[in-house]
Amino acid sequence: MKHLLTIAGSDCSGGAGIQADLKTFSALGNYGMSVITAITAQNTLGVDAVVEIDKAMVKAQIDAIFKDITVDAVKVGMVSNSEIIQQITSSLLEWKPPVIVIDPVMVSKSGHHLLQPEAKNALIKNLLPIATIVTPNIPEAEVILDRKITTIEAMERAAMDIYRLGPKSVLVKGGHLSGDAVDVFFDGVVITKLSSPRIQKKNTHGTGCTLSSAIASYLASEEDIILAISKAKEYVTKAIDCGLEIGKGVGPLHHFHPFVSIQDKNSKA
Ligand SMILES: Nc1ncnc2c1ncn2[C@@H]1O[C@H](COP(=O)(O)OP(=O)(O)OP(=O)(O)O)[C@@H](O)[C@H]1O
Ligand SMILES: Cc1ncc(CO)c(N)n1
Repeated sequence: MKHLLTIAGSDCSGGAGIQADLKTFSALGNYGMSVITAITAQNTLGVDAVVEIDKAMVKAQIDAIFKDITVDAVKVGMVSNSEIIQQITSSLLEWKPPVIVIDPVMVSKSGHHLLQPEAKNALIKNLLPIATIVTPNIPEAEVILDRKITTIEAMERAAMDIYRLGPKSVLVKGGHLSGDAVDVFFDGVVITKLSSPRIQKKNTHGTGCTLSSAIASYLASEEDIILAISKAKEYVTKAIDCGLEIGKGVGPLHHFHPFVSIQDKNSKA
């Protein structure tokens, strides 16, 4: 069992953020821990309110964990503002976890800002260079590079250009295009495309959080990064396929234990 830490925002409705991350860690057989950067009041319809946590409290949470417990991998999600970004960066540089997955969360599916627009440069300058892998979706890659991305070829160019900003590797996620769900990975040498059939289901709240947490989980024990991403994509695909009809809007994914078959889960849902 590996020890996984998520540094992210809380989603009280349980579909995204810290809650999705902890569910993913557990489903994949790991011990999950959390550092909360912001509390959001949100549900399947959208985000109603956000309160950011003071950077001193973010530091205190990180220190409390690292001075006591071994951390095998960290996933960073919603970071809200540049003070929190600077704190997370200096804390992770101090404690040096072996794996850092950065999910550069910017805007919720419903269109609410989860990163203050003026914090974009702090994210690029501070957090991207310490990432083992950074996992932008297409709108996030567009903001980072300040240009439109509408094709898989453009995703490939984006992965290469984001790599130049300092992370060890980049996964540009294709959930926002149409056709098969194709993600593009670049490790500084080779482009690898990971494709899965697009599942025509509406309950996809938390896909990005789930994928990055699953990547962190697999990277904690798997050295082959492409294998880790492939397994994580397989996990998120199954979790979308089992998405739950909870709430009045875009429902959450279902985090199943890998030893329980999807059919069993569907019959229980
Ligand atoms: N309908 C779908 N069917 C299959 N795979 C999907 C679908 N939608 C997204 N994915 C996959 O889910 C993963 C997350 O990608 P996505 O682009 O949705 O992330 P995201 O936009 O960051 O998520 P979020 O909206 O939760 O922030 C990727 O591997 C993507 O290919
Ligand atoms: C707290 C939180 N993190 C990430 C997302 C993903 O968009 C969300 N909706 N809420």
